[in-house]
Amino acid sequence: MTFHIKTIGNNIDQIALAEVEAPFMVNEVEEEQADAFICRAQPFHNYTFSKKLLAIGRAGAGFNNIPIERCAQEGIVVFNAPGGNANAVKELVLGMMIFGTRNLEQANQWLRAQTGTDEEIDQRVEEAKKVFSGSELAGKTLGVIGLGNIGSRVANDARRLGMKVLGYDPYLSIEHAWNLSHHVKRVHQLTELLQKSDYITVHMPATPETQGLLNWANLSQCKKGVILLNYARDEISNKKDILRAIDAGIVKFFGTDFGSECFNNCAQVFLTPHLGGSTKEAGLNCTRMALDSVQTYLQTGEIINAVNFPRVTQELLSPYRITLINKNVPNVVAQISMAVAKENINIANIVNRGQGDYAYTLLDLDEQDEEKIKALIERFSKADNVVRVRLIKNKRGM
Ligand SMILES: NC(=O)c1ccc[n+]([C@@H]2O[C@H](COP(=O)([O-])OP(=O)(O)OC[C@H]3O[C@@H](n4cnc5c(N)ncnc54)[C@H](O)[C@@H]3O)[C@@H](O)[C@H]2O)c1
Ligand SMILES: O=C(O)[C@H](O)COP(=O)(O)O
Repeated sequence: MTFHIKTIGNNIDQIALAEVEAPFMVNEVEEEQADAFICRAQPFHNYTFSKKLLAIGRAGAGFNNIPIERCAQEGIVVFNAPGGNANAVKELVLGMMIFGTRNLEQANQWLRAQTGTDEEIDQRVEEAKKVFSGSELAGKTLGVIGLGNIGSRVANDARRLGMKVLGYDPYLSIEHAWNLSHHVKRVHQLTELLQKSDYITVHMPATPETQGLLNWANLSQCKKGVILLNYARDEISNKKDILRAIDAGIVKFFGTDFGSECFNNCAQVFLTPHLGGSTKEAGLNCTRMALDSVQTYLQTGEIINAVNFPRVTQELLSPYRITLINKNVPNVVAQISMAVAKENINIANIVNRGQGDYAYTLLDLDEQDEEKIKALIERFSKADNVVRVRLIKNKRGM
C-alpha cells in the first residue's frame, strides 16, 4: 500500500521531503487524492477537505491557521512540530533585545546618511555617537510571557546573559517546568511581570485569552522605556494601544514579526516579515518532525504530537488493527467490544483516549480471517458516534 503525502504551499524543506521513502510518496497525486498534507502557515479555515484526507502535518509550532476542531469532526488528525523552530525564534528574540536596546536601527540610518571623506565621517561619528548610546542586558529584568518551547529557552539564555528573569505562564507544562532554570522566577500575576520588567517578550499561542494582550490596560502598567517584543502571533498585539504606549514614552522599542501599515512611519517599531522560524535548521527540523508524525500515523495509527487528539500509542503485535475516531460520549468502548464479540473475534489489545469532543481507539484483533474483519469494519462504519474507521494490516503479524 502506498500513502500519498501532498505539500501545501511552496515553503516546505526539500531535504526533509527527499528523505521520504516507500511506502510513502510525496506530491505524486492531486490534493483531493492525498492521504496527508504537510504545510506551514498556509490558511485552511476556508478550505474544503476531501473525505480521503487522514492527517495534516504542520511543519511549525503555531496551528491557528488550521481549523483543528472541524478537522477532528471530519476525522482528520492534525500534528505540529513542537519545539522544532524554538531555537530559531529564541536566537532572533535575543538578537532583537540587543538591537532594540543599542539603538542600532537609528544609528545605521544616521551613518548611512553621512557623506564626505572617511576622515570627515569619522569626526562626525565621534561627536554624534552619544545620541545612540544604549544600555546592557546584564542586570536588567526580562519578563517572559509563555514559558513553552520558545519562552523557556529565551528565559534560560537571558539568565546566562546575566539578566533577572520573570516568567508568567498559567498553563506551564511539567515538561517545560523541568527545563526551566531554577533562577527564573515564576510570577502568578501578570501585573507583577509588567511592573518589574525592562524587557517583555511574548511566547504563547493566539487564543481568545491572549488576543490583544499587549493593550493599554497592560502596557500602561509597564516601566517607562520598556523594550517590547512580539515574535509569537500578530493577534496578541493591540496595535493602536502599542502606538499610544510609544507616544507616552512607555515603550521605547517594539520589535515584531508581523507587519501593519500603522507601524510604517514609527521609528521605534522594527518589523520583520514572520522570520522567527525561518532558518534552514528550523525548516528541516519542523518538516522532519511533521513528516515523522504523519508517517507513523498513516502506517501504524499511533498518534504522537497531535493538536486535536490525545497521544495514543500501542505496539502492533496482532494481525489486524482497527482505528476509530469517535465522539467522546459514554458507552462507546462497550459498543466497540460488543461489536467485536458479535463477530466472534478476540481483542488482543485496546486503548481508547478522549480529548474534548472526540476520542481515538486502537483496537488490535487476534484474528486472521479477513472476511470477519471486513464485517466488523462494516458494523463500525454504520455505528452512531463513529467518525472514521481505518484498517491496518500488520504484515509481520500475518
Ligand atoms: N514568529 C515565528 O516564526 C514563530 C515561530 C514559532 C512559534 N511562533 C508562535 O509562538 C508561539 C509559542 O511557540 P512555542 O513553540 O513556545 O509553543 P509552546 O506550545 O511550546 O508554548 C506556548 C506556551 O504558552 C503558554 N500559554 C498559553 N496561554 C497562555 C496565556 N494566556 N498566558 C501565558 N502563557 C500562555 C502555554 O502554557 C505554553 O507553555 C506559537 O504558538 C506560535 O504562535 C512564532
Ligand atoms: O508557528 C510557527 O511555527 C511560526 O509562526 C512559523 O511559521 P512558518 O512555518 O509559516 O514560518
